[in-house]
Amino acid sequence: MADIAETPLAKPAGLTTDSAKHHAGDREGRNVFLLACACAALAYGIAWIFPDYARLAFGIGALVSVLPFARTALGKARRGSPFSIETLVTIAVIGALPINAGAEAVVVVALFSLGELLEGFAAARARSGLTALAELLPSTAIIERDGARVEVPVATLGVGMTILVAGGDRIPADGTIIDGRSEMNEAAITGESRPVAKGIGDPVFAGSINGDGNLRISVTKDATNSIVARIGKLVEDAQESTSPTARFIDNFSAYYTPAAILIAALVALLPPLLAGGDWAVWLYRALTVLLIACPCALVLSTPAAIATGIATAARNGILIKSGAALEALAHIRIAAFDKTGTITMGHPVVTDVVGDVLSLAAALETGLAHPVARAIVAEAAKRGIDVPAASDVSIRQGEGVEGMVGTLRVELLSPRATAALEGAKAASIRELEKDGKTVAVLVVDSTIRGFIACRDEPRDDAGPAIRALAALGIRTLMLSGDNQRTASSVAEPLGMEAFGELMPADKLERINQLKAEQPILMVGDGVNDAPALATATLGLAMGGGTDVAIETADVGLLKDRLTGIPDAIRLARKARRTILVNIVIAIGLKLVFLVLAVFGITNLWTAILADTGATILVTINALLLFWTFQASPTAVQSALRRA
Ligand SMILES: Nc1ncnc2c1ncn2[C@@H]1O[C@H](COP(=O)(O)OP(=O)(O)OP(=O)(O)O)[C@@H](O)[C@H]1O
Ligand SMILES: [Zn+2]
Repeated sequence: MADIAETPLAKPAGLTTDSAKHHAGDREGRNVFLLACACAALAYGIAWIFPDYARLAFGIGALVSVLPFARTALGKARRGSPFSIETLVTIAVIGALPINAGAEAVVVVALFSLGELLEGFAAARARSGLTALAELLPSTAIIERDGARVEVPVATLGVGMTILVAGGDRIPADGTIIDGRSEMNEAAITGESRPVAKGIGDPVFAGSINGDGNLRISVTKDATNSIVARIGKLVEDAQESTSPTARFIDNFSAYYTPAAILIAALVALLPPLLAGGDWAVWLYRALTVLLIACPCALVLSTPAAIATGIATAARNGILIKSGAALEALAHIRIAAFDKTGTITMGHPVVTDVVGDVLSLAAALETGLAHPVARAIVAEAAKRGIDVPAASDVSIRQGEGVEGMVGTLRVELLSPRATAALEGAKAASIRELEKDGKTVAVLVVDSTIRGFIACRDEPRDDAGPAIRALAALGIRTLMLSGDNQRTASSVAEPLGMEAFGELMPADKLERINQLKAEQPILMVGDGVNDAPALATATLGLAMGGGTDVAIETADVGLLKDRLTGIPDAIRLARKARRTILVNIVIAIGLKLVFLVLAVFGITNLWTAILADTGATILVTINALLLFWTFQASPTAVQSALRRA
């Protein structure tokens, strides 16, 4: 760990401090445990050799070993939580002395500190899904200075510096390749281990593994802003965020613990006062009740599952931004998708040109970002057509473009927006649209000159993803600005409903309508559909490790693969089941032992074992999520499986 201390910025800052914190906690927990064991051993030894001093030895042993917990209890009480488990243990140990239960008290403290130690270890495990990610980052980079190669700490790298990465090494910083080509394993960021080919001009990300090529890279982000560092920070914040269930349980514990103390007091007082019970017997039972009453398993039940769920998701390339988003994801009943770039590739290709329209159309579309515009400009270039310059070009939102080419007034519009479109032309356009093509009609000085059709193919993974969502009982639908016929012919073969001809405001209205019925997830590329993502119950941005997937939306997919959506929902549902099971374990075990304690069947040892046991059980149950979750196979994997 020494190298972290020397170059604190070399690794994602949050992760470093977090693991450092846990290590300090581990060490302290271990010391407290060793002290408790030593006290117990000494007390039992003295009691065995000098039976007359047994009571004194156990009493002193118990008091000394409980001291660290008493101190913690005091600290917590000062910070406003007087009913901590440490308080309960301290009261129980002190209370045990007058009733001659010191021998048990020393063992209780030893068991309790062992439990704390194990629990700290398990909790760290649950959170550390991503520390592995931090360890992937090299702490130094090679730069060229005055013609010589110099090794410098990654923290000192700045934007614009040039670094050299040899074949097989890890990339130390986000940047752009300026020389060389190679294959990149980006599993650290996207969870996808299939290598990606990269050449000059392509972006590379810190933490990925360089293939065979030697690369010269221009740094584009300093260490703290690299994608991997920001993912680490987001995941950590998400793990610490509360969810509705966690909040409910916190509120519940605020009443539960004082109530438990009250019950313990009644157990100690009422039977002796009202029924002439033995004071020592009932005080002992009350102390047992007190230990059993500790709510720590319950308090941990939800956060442990959420932290594990979020870490598991991150390992599979799914970035879930908060505990609340994880819980909401489990309740989603409808998934709505944007069409272009989400269900389709986002790169339409011209398929039909009717009439001499390409050069005028390309004139209007030159420089526009709309996928249809790019398709038309690319087609004109491919055919070597001269494209004249256009002036006064303006976009007609959701309809097309218009402008002047020379002295001609030219419009390029969707059929729906085109006036006086009828007869044979209208019929052949309808046919093209039924093939899933988008048609743009060229109008010159109010006369229809002809039209261009282009087609945007569905992504390979759209079919598997939609089928997987249907299998989860989720209604899928596509929202599109395109013609209804075009939208339907893309969506229906995939098994989705299609809503076409939606202007941006219509999309929001439709989402609001659907949201009123059932929780809805909106899936988009995050670029021009941010309002839709924000309007839905939950927004999910595709984006494959880009800033967009990381910054926008409640959930981001780092792997640009639609099957990540059913994976995310499956994981969220599993996490919710884990939470429920944890709550049942935590409350169930306590109830059983509470009854046993009142009837005097358990003792202080089993009480503390039950408490620590429940805490460890909940944590292990949460970790099962991490160990057992399987993301859906990649296209390559399923092809291999079929073969
Ligand atoms: N630059 C353009 N050139 C030609 N047609 C266009 C242009 N811009 C918009 N259109 C037409 O208007 C329709 C709606 O456009 P809009 O941008 O609102 O939706 P979209 O983003 O293409 O569709 P989706 O919602 O499916 O992604 C398009 O389907 C197309 O027919
Ligand atoms: Zn406890």
